[in-house]
This record gives sequence, structure tokens and C-alpha cells, in this order.
Amino acid sequence: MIYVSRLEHFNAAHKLHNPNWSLAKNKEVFGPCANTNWHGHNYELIVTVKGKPEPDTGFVIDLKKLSTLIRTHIIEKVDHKNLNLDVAFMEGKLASTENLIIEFWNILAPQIEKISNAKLHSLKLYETPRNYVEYFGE
Ligand SMILES: Nc1nc2c(c(=O)[nH]1)N=C([C@H](O)[C@H](O)COP(=O)(O)OP(=O)(O)OP(=O)(O)O)CN2
Repeated sequence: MIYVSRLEHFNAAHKLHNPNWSLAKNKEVFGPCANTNWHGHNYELIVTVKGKPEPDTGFVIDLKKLSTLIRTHIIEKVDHKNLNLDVAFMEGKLASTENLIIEFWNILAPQIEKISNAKLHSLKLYETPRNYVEYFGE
């Protein structure tokens, strides 16, 4: 089994805010991340797919096609957007890195299987250079 990865990036604004809590409670739990007027991050997304190289191409997946797929289905929806206000698939969800990566998985996994024999293996999402989450679909 070969694991093939593509790094993409996007910039987005958000705030961590639980609508069931008061502003004071949100600030107590989320600190500056609850700032009422938003804050931004430079996100980095690493998408890893697994499979066997196709005999005709030597590719598990064409990385150009994988990049286009990620950009079409994820990056164009979140880049330079407000994750709390502008992104349909985050509606009603707390804009944490964990919740984002689950939504990304649900979107990408079926799309990757449409264009290749490879399967999505993992996603890694950096919110800051020091904070990241990983997801393996379970
Ligand atoms: N489990 C999670 N914890 C936190 C998340 C998250 O998505 N999941 N998000 C945040 C904030 O949105 C943000 O990432 C924190 O920013 P900050 O503390 O400024 O991160 P830095 O790495 O830049 O901070 P340094 O302390 O300067 O290293 C908080 N928690």
C-alpha cells in the first residue's frame, strides 16, 4: 500500500462561540478565540490517500487531479471566508478545527473514490503552525 499526500492551504476567519452560553461563559472557555469580531488563521490541509500504483501510470492517484478536487470541493468554499457565517457545511456547528476536519472528510472521501481506485487515508489540518488535528474517518 502506498500513501500519497497533497498539501493545500486557505485563510479564514472564525470565532469559537457556543450559542447556548453567555458571552462571559464563551470568553471564559474559549479565551481570545471567542473574540466577538472574529479572528483569522492561515490553515494548512494535508490530504493523504492510499492505494496501489496503477500499471498504466505508476500513480496511486494523479496529484494534479487530487489538488483540483480539494480546491473545488473544499478550498473554494472556505478560502477568505468566515467559517461561522459563510460556509454552508459548518452551519450550526462550532467552528473548531475538529469539526472542520470531520466535514472535510465527509466531503472528500466519496469524491476521491469517484476519480480513482484510491481511498482517503487521513486528513491533517493545521490551524496555527503549532496546533493541528488529524482524522482517519473514525
Ligand atoms: N481542541 C481545540 N482547541 C482549540 C482550538 C481548536 O480548534 N481545537 N482552537 C483554538 C483557537 O481557535 C486557536 O487555534 C488558538 O490560537 P492560539 O492559542 O493563538 O494558537 P497559537 O498556536 O498561535 O498560540 P501560541 O500559544 O502563541 O503558541 C484554541 N483551542
